[in-house]
This record gives sequence, C-alpha cells and structure tokens, in this order.
Amino acid sequence: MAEHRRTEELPEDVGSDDCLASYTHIYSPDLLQDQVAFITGGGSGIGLRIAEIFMRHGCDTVIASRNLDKLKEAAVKLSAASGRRCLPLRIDVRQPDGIAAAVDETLKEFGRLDILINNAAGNFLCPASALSFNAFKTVLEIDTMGTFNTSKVVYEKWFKDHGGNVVNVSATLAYRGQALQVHAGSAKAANDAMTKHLAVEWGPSGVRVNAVAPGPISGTEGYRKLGGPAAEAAGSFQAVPLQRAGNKTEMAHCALFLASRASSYVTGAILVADGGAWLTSPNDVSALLGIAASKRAKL
Ligand SMILES: CC/C=C\C/C=C\C/C=C\C/C=C\C/C=C\C/C=C\C=C\C(=O)SCCNC(=O)CCNC(=O)[C@H](O)C(C)(C)COP(=O)(O)OP(=O)(O)OC[C@H]1O[C@@H](n2cnc3c(N)ncnc32)[C@H](O)[C@@H]1OP(=O)(O)O
Ligand SMILES: NC(=O)C1=CN([C@@H]2O[C@H](COP(=O)(O)OP(=O)(O)OC[C@H]3O[C@@H](n4cnc5c(N)ncnc54)[C@H](OP(=O)(O)O)[C@@H]3O)[C@@H](O)[C@H]2O)C=CC1
Repeated sequence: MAEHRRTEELPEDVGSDDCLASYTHIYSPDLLQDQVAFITGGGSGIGLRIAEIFMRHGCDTVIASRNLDKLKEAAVKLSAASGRRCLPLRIDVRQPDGIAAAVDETLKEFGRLDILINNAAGNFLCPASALSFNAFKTVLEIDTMGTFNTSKVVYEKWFKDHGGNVVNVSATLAYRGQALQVHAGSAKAANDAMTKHLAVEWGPSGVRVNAVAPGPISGTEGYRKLGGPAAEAAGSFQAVPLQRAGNKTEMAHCALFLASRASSYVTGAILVADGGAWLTSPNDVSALLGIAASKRAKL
C-alpha cells in the first residue's frame, strides 16, 4: 500500500525583516477591521510580522521600541504592504512615563485602542555563573517589568473603561530547565503567571489576557542569538515532533487568534506554538553549541 503522509501548506514567510510578497488569508480579511493595536518590539522579527498580519486584517497599528529609525523604516513597509496606517513611536518598556506618553499619542492619533501585544524582549546565551547581577536584572526589567508596565498603562488609560485584548509573547524555553537561559526562562515564567493573574483581575472589565509561547522561530534575532542556525546544521530539529523550526507568520496567526473575536471565550490561556519541541526535544543548547557551562558565552 502506498504511504500517505499528510502535509499542510505552510503560511508564507520571509527570513528578513521585510513584509511578505504575497499573503493568503486564513481568517476573514476583516477580522480586525478598524481596530487599533499597540505592538511593542513591532519593528523587527515576530513583532513586525504580527503588525503586518494584523494590518492585512484591517487593523491600524502602533509599533513601539527603542530604535526609532528602524521603526520608521518598518512603518513605511507595513503601510505599503497593507494600505493601513502605522505609527512608529519610541519607547523603552522599562520606562513607564515614556509608555504613558506613547499611549496618549496613540489615542490622540487613532481615538481608540483595542489590542496590546507585549512582544518586546531581550535575550542571549550565558551561563548563570558568568551572568552579572545587572545582566539578570536587565532581562527581567525588559521582559517582565516591561510587560507589566505596558499592560498597566494601557489598562488605566483605555482598557479599564473600554475593554480590550492583551497578548503576551512568552517562550517555551521557560517550561523546562535549560542551560544558559536562567534570565530569560525566569522572566518568561513570571510573564505566564502575570497572564493568568491579570486575566482574572481584568476579566470583569472586558479585558482578555492571553499569551502565545513560541519555540524556535526562524528568521528572527532570537533564533540567531540562541543557536537556531547551528541547531539546523546539527540536524537537531529532527527531534522536534514537527521536525522543523516555526515561522513568523505562524506566530502572527496565533496572536491574531488570541487578539480577535475568534477566541472570545479564551482568557488566561497560554497557546504553546513550538511544533511540540518542549515536550520531547533535547533542549540543552550548551551541549549543542559546545559551550562549556563555566565559560561566558557572548553570541
Ligand atoms: C525549545 C526548543 C527545544 C528544542 C528545539 C531543538 C533544537 C533547537 C536548538 C536550539 C535553539 C534554537 C533556536 C532558539 C530557540 C528559542 C529562542 C527562545 C527565546 C528567545 C527569546 C528572546 O527574547 S529573543 C529576543 C532577541 N532579541 C534581542 O535580544 C534584542 C534586544 N536585546 C538587547 O537589547 C540586549 O541584548 C540586552 C538584552 C542585553 C539589553 O540591552 P541594554 O539594555 O543595552 O543592556 P546592556 O547595557 O548592553 O547590558 C546589560 C547587562 O547585560 C550584560 N550582557 C549583555 N549582553 C550579554 C551577553 N551576550 N552575555 C552576557 N551578558 C550580557 C551586560 O554586560 C550588562 O551587564 P553588566 O554587569 O556588564 O553591566
Ligand atoms: N525568535 C524565537 O525563536 C523566539 C522568540 N520568542 C519571543 O518572541 C518575541 C520577539 O522576539 P524576536 O522576534 O526573536 O526578536 P527581535 O529582537 O526581533 O525582537 C525583540 C524586539 O524587542 C524590542 N525591544 C527590546 N528591548 C526593548 C525595550 N527595552 N523597550 C522596547 N522595545 C524593546 C526590540 O526593538 P529595539 O531594539 O528597537 O528596542 C525588538 O524589536 C520576544 O518576546 C521573544 O522572547 C520566544 C521564543 C522563541
């Protein structure tokens, strides 16, 4: 008997921080019609693709991070690809006053805010013994405090009275112990707890709070910094049930589901989107990359 292996068509992707040349809608094209999304770290990687896919579903966006030149360049590409408006704003998610000013500007420009995507993060590989106290604190401040700061400002300025959707970008690396990742794993685990606590507290205000937890996602800074290309070369993805890395469009589709009425009864959920990697795969990146645990890894 002939062997049948069902294969799904993967959504389009490009490896660089560019917009897609073509896009086939899976969801209704008007799923986010005339809504407004505030996306931290929306100028690159997964955040940029989330902005693009949201805009292709009728949404206007604010993309906010530290590097305004990068954001302005991205905003031009995003508007050209989608015909929607994109406002680039400089923020550091560690600074609540700057976030507050950006949210004020968003409301002045668009008159509403429907979706917050907490995507900004920082990471690198480093053994705990070599990690400075400031390095650990820095990652917690960006990933965890940054998520709280932005969520709280958006809630107080708009969501408390109008409802809204928060989607946090987590990581499955937090689900098992992993060498060289105590800073990022601790931060993302805290964010998963924050997702559940805020879902409970803000549900009565009509605010849903969910998270998507990616595994390795190609074509991103995180993938490059954390050894994705080396893992590919070593054939490590064969150990992942779906036998490949994910792509940015796949993550954007998860965020779109959680940010839209497609998930209207879902809150406090963490949508694991890692091809099954954390369930089964060897996840000791230090062994894979040949990095001795006693040495500082600057990748
Ligand atoms: C689950 C998979 C399982 C199986 C699959 C099978 C095989 C796969 C195998 C491999 C994995 C493959 C792919 C990857 C998979 C998953 C990825 C998962 C998660 C990714 C998470 C991410 O967050 S990705 C985001 C990446 N992007 C960025 O990091 C961009 C933003 N980053 C930054 O701005 C900086 O890097 C920063 C975080 C350091 C912040 O910058 P800044 O505020 O300017 O801070 P600094 O002043 O520069 O530094 C502060 C202190 O930190 C120290 N530091 C900085 N860099 C390093 C480093 N590289 N190593 C150690 N220490 C560092 C710095 O020295 C400062 O400390 P002092 O004490 O000196 O003051
Ligand atoms: N790529 C992967 O394989 C995985 C990624 N993730 C998560 O996905 C998300 C996106 O990562 P990825 O696309 O790979 O990486 P990127 O480096 O492209 O994205 C991180 C973004 O965060 C922004 N940022 C960093 N620090 C700050 C700050 N202090 N204030 C405001 N913005 C900040 C950066 O912009 P700027 O420099 O302009 O500030 C950048 O746009 C992260 O939450 C990451 O943890 C999770 C698992 C796997």
